Amino acid sequence: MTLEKADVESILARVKVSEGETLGSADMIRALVVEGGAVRFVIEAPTPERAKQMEAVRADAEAAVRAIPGVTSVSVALTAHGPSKPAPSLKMGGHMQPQAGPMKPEGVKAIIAIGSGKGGVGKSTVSSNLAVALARAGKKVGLLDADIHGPSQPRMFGITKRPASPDGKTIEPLHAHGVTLMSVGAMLPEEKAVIWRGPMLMGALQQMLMQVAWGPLDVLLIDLPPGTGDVQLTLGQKSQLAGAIVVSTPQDVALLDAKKALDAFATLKVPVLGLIENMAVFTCPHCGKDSHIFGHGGVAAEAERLSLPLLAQLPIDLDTRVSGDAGTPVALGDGLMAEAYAKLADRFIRGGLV
Ligand SMILES: Nc1ncnc2c1ncn2[C@@H]1O[C@H](COP(=O)(O)OP(=O)(O)OP(=O)(O)O)[C@@H](O)[C@H]1O
Repeated sequence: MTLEKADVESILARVKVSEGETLGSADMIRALVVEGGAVRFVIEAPTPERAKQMEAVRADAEAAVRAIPGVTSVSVALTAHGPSKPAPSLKMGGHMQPQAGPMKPEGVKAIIAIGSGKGGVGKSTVSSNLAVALARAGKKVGLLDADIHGPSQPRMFGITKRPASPDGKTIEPLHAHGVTLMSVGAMLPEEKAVIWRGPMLMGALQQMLMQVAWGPLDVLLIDLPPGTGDVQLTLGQKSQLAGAIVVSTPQDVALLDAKKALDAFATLKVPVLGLIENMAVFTCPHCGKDSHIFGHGGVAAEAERLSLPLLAQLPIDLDTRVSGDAGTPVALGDGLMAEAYAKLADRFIRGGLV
């Protein structure tokens, strides 16, 4: 019998939260994914305080789903959103304000940028999963989605809320899956393309770094736009970056662009901490045969040529794509990809970078 999402939904909806209130009636289930026998979902409490009291509900929900015939694994994340807030009255963009010293938010120990030469190679996917894996390893992690032209982190973290700016000066960041998050995408309607360039963009970036109440962080990851444009230039010149990571697929054209990104970081004197090869191999779920859809070995060879570490080789993985789209990064779970990201996070921690 195939496991149907609707069946799981209706069982979850009946799990009791408090007297007269269920997960269904309180509308707390988010990002439910059913794949074969694997079930993943998020319980979203209305406030962080409420979430702290809901561990028993989380356990009940997990047990209820596990008891459904055909279920082989269950992964539940308990998160909270703050009280709903009005849209920020903050004006975004504009010329940078004079600033003493490089841009580095107070209380943030290190800033690491994640870039790519070409779009669509999985830079945002890697950023979100690395952030989640570092948070799972006990680090205080922030993620700034600086991909102004195609912000995707709100979707990858399942966030639809907008950040608040009660005083019109500081911006309160969002929180999901243990990560403190800020994105220009969260400040604008999703379908609105941002066509900022030059000064507007620099002003917006300065606001994102310096006006967001990031709080104390071990690391702030910055998901850069692809290529080598204004954002890279501003960040490289004006902020204090501990280093950058470059994500590429093994495909020649992506690699060529990755080389340009590496050159740009070298010019800006931003140390490159290593390369990540994404979509390295596809293992057929039916016959187990490996296919190198985007080529083979190119990123490893480039890393060797430049004497840079190859930090990870991540396969093409359906779960990674589906989880990203569902707002629950695959690193939250307990499969092979979650392990791969945990290993990547561990490399950063052992290397003393985070
Ligand atoms: N290892 C992977 N296996 C399968 N799908 C992946 C993998 N990495 C990324 N994807 C998928 O590829 C698509 C592009 O990924 P993503 O948005 O992370 O790329 P990007 O480099 O940040 O793109 P952009 O430049 O547009 O921001 C997404 O649908 C994502 O889910």
